[in-house]
Amino acid sequence: MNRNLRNRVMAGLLLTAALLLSVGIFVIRGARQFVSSSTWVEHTHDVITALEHVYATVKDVEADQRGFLLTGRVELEQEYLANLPAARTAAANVARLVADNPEQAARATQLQDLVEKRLQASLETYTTYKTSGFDQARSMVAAGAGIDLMGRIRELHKTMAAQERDLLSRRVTLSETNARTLELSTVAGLGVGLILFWLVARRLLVEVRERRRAEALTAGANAELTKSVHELALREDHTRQLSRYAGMLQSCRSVGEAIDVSRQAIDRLLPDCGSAVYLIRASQDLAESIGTWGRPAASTAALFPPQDCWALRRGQPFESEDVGHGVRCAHVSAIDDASAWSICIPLVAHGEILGLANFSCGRAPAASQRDVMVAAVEQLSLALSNLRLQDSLRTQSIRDPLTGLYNRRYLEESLTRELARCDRVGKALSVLMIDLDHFKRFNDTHGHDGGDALLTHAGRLLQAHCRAEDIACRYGGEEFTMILPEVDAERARARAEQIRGAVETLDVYHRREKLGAVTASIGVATFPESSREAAELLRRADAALYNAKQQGRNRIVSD
Ligand SMILES: Nc1nc2c(ncn2[C@@H]2O[C@H](COP(=O)(O)OP(=O)(O)OP(=O)(O)O)[C@@H](O)[C@H]2O)c(=O)[nH]1
Repeated sequence: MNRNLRNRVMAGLLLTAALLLSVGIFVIRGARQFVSSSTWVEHTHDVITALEHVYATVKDVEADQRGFLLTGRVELEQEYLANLPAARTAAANVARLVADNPEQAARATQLQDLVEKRLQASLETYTTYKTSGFDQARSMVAAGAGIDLMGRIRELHKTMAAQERDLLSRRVTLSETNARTLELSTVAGLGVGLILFWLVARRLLVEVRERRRAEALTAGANAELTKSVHELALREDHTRQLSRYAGMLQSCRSVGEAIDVSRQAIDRLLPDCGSAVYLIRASQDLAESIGTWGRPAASTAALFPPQDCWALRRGQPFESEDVGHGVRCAHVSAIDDASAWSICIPLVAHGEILGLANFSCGRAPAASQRDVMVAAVEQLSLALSNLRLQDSLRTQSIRDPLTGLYNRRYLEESLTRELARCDRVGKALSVLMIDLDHFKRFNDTHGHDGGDALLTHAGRLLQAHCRAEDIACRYGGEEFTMILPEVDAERARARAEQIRGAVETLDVYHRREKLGAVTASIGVATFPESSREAAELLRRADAALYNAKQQGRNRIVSD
């Protein structure tokens, strides 16, 4: 709760408390006033009753006396004598009750006086009756002194009673007014108090609601933050793994190695997805799978024309939200009609599309995982491109560009290696030194290009006559060498004969003009008979070739 609001709530509570306190005090005071006014009303009633009692008692005294005088009954006499002090007491009681009211007090004194006089007059009559008899007593009554006194008592009684009734009326009104005021102020005070309390409570409820909302927002923000931190940690881990992957890829020496490294790295980075990597063949007609791993949620063909893939067609990633029902590449299909997410990402390096990578998962992965896919494919593209470049450079360094055969440097490296291997396994190795006969004439007749065309055809012919383990090389100019591992002298001569015969049948055209008949002379040397040394073996084969030339060409001479 902020400070301002806390102050306002405190002020509201204090005000409510003060108001309720005031209402309480007011109610107590009002109640006291009400009790007081009620007491006064009661008092007035008492006064009126006492006045009535005085008048009634005096009347009783008068009646009893008259009854006694007329009948002489003893019980009336006793009643009369008993009522005399009662009348005095009643008059004294009135005087006591109205002592607080000077006006009425004066009247009460007067009333007491009159009562006393009336009682004295009555007693005189009684005494006369007792001493002088009825007639004397009757004469005294007839004189009218008692009647006169009684009239004055009645008048005074009336005045006092009227005064008391007036007081009673005013006191009742005051009491009612007090009661109403008390009621109204209690209701108003409680009402205002309740309103104030409601306002404060409402403000507090709003504050509690706002606090709860703020807490919920804070909790949400915390959850977001935790998620972000988690994602950040995940991304960091991905970056670290990708960096390690990139480093490993750079050290790969073959596509196979690169695929093995990718299998390990991508399996760890994308444990819930399946992956497949394709390379487009040199002929550009087919994309061929070179590695699959993980747990694919969709199947993808091992071999397919590049146009079957949207990513290859468009040169950018293509995503299929639902392989079973949405738009998808033709080479991707659902497994058992299960829904699956799939993406094809082209392997692009230096502006060239090398192939593609396909990833499939049960459901669309998080953005961070897609980033991993794209980054991994980028690294793999670069690695494959570098390997291809290395391969091309290596090929250039060991191949003769005109004939496509291995060059002399590669020949010398290979011969040494193959000789050692054949020596190890106790096998023979033969070398054929092949030279086209009168090659100069082709150059002279058809130009250097014509000579080149013939060299190219000769190269293809030799390549066609190679087994997997044979190595065909251009030794220099129009001279070729074939290394035949595990081939003895006799079989080498037979192979040489095949080649010589094939050269004879060569039909080479240059600029639509047929080149003349082509023949070749071949010298054969065999390990270990001719030599155990590579250089010596070559020299012996070359010497045999020289002999073949000397003997008339288009023939074979073995060392
Ligand atoms: N077109 C072309 N000619 C080449 C190439 N290298 C060497 N030559 C030529 O090949 C010819 C070799 O001629 P020679 O050594 O006299 O041998 P030849 O004419 O084949 O005669 P013999 O070997 O004795 O049968 C030369 O004229 C070279 O200029 C090449 O790469 N292309």
